[in-house]
Amino acid sequence: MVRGRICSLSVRDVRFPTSLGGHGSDAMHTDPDYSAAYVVLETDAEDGLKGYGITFTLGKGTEVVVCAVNALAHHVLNKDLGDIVGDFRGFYRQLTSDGQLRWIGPEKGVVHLATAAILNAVWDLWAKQEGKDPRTLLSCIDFRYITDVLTEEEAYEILQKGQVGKKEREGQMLMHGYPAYTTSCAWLGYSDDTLKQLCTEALKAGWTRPAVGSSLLSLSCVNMDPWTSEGLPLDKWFKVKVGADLQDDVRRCRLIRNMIGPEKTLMMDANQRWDVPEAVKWMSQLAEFKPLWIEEPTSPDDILGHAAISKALAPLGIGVATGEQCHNRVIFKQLLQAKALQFLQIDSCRLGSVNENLSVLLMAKKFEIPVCPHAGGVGLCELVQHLIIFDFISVSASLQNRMCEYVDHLHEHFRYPVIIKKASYMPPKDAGYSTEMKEESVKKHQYPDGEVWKKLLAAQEN
Ligand SMILES: C[C@H](O)[C@@H](O)CC(=O)C(=O)O
Ligand SMILES: [Mg+2]
Repeated sequence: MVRGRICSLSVRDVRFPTSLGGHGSDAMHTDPDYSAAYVVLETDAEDGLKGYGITFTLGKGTEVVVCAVNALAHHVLNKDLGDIVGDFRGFYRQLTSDGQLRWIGPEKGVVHLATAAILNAVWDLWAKQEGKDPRTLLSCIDFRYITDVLTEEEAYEILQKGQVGKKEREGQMLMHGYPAYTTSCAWLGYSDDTLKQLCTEALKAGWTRPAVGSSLLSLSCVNMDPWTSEGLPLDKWFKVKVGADLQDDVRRCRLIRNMIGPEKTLMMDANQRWDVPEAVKWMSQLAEFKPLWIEEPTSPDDILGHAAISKALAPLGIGVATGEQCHNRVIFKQLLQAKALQFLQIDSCRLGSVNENLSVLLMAKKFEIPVCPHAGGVGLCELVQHLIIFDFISVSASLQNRMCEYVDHLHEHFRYPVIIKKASYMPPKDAGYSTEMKEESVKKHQYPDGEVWKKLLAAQEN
């Protein structure tokens, strides 16, 4: 039973000074402070349950997202949760189609990040109250703009097919978890020594995954089982940041490749640094290190550019991955239609929450493109684990060429942090969307008045 009327929405600007250690840095975002606009919804129900939602930001500008959340708040306040989720598609559309606010979107940029934060909080609250069946899930999706590739009936058929073997897959997840890869060793701002040290530690800690070969062609015909009969993963997967300086990239990729060995899987991430011809040329020079994919080689808006890069790099066995800055389901639709990506990276805080991510998971299934979510940021691992485990159990029913990103930062600030075992995400056991932060962490890191920022800002002034 869904209960309660939303009687309060608060939003706070929470920032972690990760730039001080170079954590999270890449060729375009050289000094990110992993941050979040953090929304808390309260209801008048006696259960006292609250909904927590975040959207991820890099520091400056979080105050703008906070403003956008406040601008959208009137759509949520004084609404019955039952009315919201009873017509979730309509409610999603109400937020994304606000007659005035949509002018500063629509369904993209700050206003869409704010939508994600609010809706993530709604999902957290709803998930704590009750379970969902396929028809209910579909009723949350706004199919507007995507019915040319996926209708509600087709989506229903996918979910119905996903019922077959669901129990076994649930068991598999509970036993082994969902395969993960790590980006934490090789942020661009790390020195070679740090990179070596973190890579050594990660190898020791068992960041292991099955060998899948180094070429896309071989990938597409290998039906791999990611674990040995003892339930141990087999291969090692690492992602390295590239794109700022070719000679640096060659040196760093050589270093990592030598450490992980020739058979293991390496991914590269350029974070939109290049023009299309530059991407092809640069990656041709890094091809000797056998990357499985190049991530965000160019502007996230350039669908045909991604298609051209995909075509040019296919003979080198390098795929294209993208999605972490993909505005919405429409761009994903076109990336899929244009064969512009071989690995699709959903992001739980950039798209319009679970509602829009569901539509993208279903489109990816239709196009048979593996989903490998983005999770480099604060709280993204906590959220996206729910989406990708759902994808495996109910949509894709496959682990082939799939893994979910993991970064080893800031989990200690969450009340229900992810649990990683043997390089796999173990299914979350607590009800909700794992979005609640520890109140003491929020207070300390609130910008600019939290203890951490007071000290840092005072030091900057001196
Ligand atoms: C700025 C972020 O850390 C970004 O580099 C994350 C990313 O691209 C990834 O995790 O992938
Ligand atoms: Mg990336």
